[in-house]
Amino acid sequence: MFNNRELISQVAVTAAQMRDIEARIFAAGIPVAALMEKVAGLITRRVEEILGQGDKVNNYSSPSPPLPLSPSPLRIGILAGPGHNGGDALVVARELYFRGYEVRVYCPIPKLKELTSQHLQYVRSLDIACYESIQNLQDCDFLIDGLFGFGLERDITEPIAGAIHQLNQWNKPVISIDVPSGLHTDTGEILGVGVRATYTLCLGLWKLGLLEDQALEYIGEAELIDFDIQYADVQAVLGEYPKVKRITTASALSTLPLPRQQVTHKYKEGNLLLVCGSRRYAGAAILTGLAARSSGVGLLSIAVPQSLADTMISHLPEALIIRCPETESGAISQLNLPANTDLNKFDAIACGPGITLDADSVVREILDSSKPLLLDADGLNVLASMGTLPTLQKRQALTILTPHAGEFKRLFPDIDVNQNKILAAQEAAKQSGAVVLFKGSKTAIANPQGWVWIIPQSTPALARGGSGDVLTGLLGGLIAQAVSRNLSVEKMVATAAWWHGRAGILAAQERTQLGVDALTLTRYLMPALTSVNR
Ligand SMILES: NC(=O)C1=CN([C@@H]2O[C@H](COP(=O)(O)OP(=O)(O)OC[C@H]3O[C@@H](n4cnc5c(N)ncnc54)[C@H](O)[C@@H]3O)[C@@H](O)[C@H]2O)[C@@H](O)CC1
Ligand SMILES: [K+]
Repeated sequence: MFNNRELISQVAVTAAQMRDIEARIFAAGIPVAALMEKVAGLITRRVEEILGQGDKVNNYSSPSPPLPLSPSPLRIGILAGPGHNGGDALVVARELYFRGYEVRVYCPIPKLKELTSQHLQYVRSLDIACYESIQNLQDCDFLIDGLFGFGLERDITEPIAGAIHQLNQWNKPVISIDVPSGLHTDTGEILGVGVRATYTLCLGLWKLGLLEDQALEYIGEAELIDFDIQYADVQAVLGEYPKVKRITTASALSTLPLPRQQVTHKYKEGNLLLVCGSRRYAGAAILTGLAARSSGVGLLSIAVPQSLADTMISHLPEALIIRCPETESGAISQLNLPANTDLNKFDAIACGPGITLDADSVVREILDSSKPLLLDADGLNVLASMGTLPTLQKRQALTILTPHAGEFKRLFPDIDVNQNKILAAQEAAKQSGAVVLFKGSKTAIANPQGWVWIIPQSTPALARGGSGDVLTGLLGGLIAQAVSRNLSVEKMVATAAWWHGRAGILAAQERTQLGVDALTLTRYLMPALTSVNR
């Protein structure tokens, strides 16, 4: 269904996997030096494009330092380390020099790999200035970081650590080759100190560390430089179906919008029960309902405390609003399903936004159902108080959990969430048998079989009250449709998370990051799909 280049952009690898893939390519016959020339040529081309768009970059809304608008030739500082990341950087130095830029090289380590050493020798022969002190690059307009790539093995020490500190303080635009130097390729952890890049040009295949939240403040704008690795080589190392996948626009749009048969009826298009809201959090129920509506679900029932029912009808006239008895605090005290309806009539249930902890008896009742169940917010907190693992072990049907970091810690106190989010989500899914959507800047979705989907793009605009309610409604609606059509639920969870993120990005582009309140977000769900280039 996807072409090879698209498949390449969907995978993410560790340093060891990248090494194994490269080893296959080299063993097949391409000389190491030839590949370095090719890769560095592609980097040079992209660097020139970036340098040429100073105005555009200066208008970019990220906190990255602006590109200088000084008259050409720009003065470019190249940081070259001892390995092939340094080799790439030195080839780029040479090419930029030939294109008329003023180039200076910082090469602090005397012992270089053979190929890197040869490139340094040639760069020196061209009279390009090479220095052992980073200070000599201070008045450069732009810096290219080729100190370390996926070969970084241990903490960076002096004198390079001090040089990176200096570089970060200059607050100049920096392009990192492959990964920002100092960033652990697999985990995104910083080994001692890390270059804070404006751009990261990741080479060949996405590295897992770039997809971790903790890497975000170092990588700037990250993009893939595709140098034609063959997908068969990736499969030879990662397996036929790689376990960690990035959700790209193409992969999301292969599912969305869900196609409908010409001859169908509402019962075939997903039957969702939402359980949400309380007198204190009426808005959560409205937002969840509006987002579920946007999913295109065939039938939508929403159980709310009776005092909210009329408000809900005014916002969602098409939904069946179920008036439930409520506690003194205004939480749902028990489900009051219509006659002839029980929980097992629904394709999926989504429960949690705004219910408060006082609705715990309802959460317990829903957990007993034999239908796919999504829990969010206080639904998760009730589950945590019951004991996540023993409670979920009793469920026959699929459970989907959508915690943020705080909820995750309560649900899975034995799993360390601070280091590696992808592994944490994988472990939580394995232990609990649930699909776990771990929210964050880079949301990760894991299933119990060890598959992980990562949403690579997001926006801080979504860090706002109510945005999680929107996700729950959208997810609930899509899961109900996936169940009614026998589609993969976990893939649909990942697709929903991509859709939610895309709506946030589009809304932020049109309204700034401050303009993405949760109600606005629900209104961008449809445009998020119709605006993408197919
Ligand atoms: N071989 C090729 O032609 C290709 C190479 N590529 C580049 O090669 C890079 C990987 O090259 P390498 O395997 O040489 O690794 P690196 O260039 O990342 O660095 C490894 C070198 O740094 C040293 N080192 C590791 N940690 C250190 C520390 N904390 N302090 C001081 N020295 C340290 C190692 O002993 C080794 O000499 C990629 O990131 C990429 O930039 C890619 O462009 C793909 C093609
Ligand atoms: K680098």
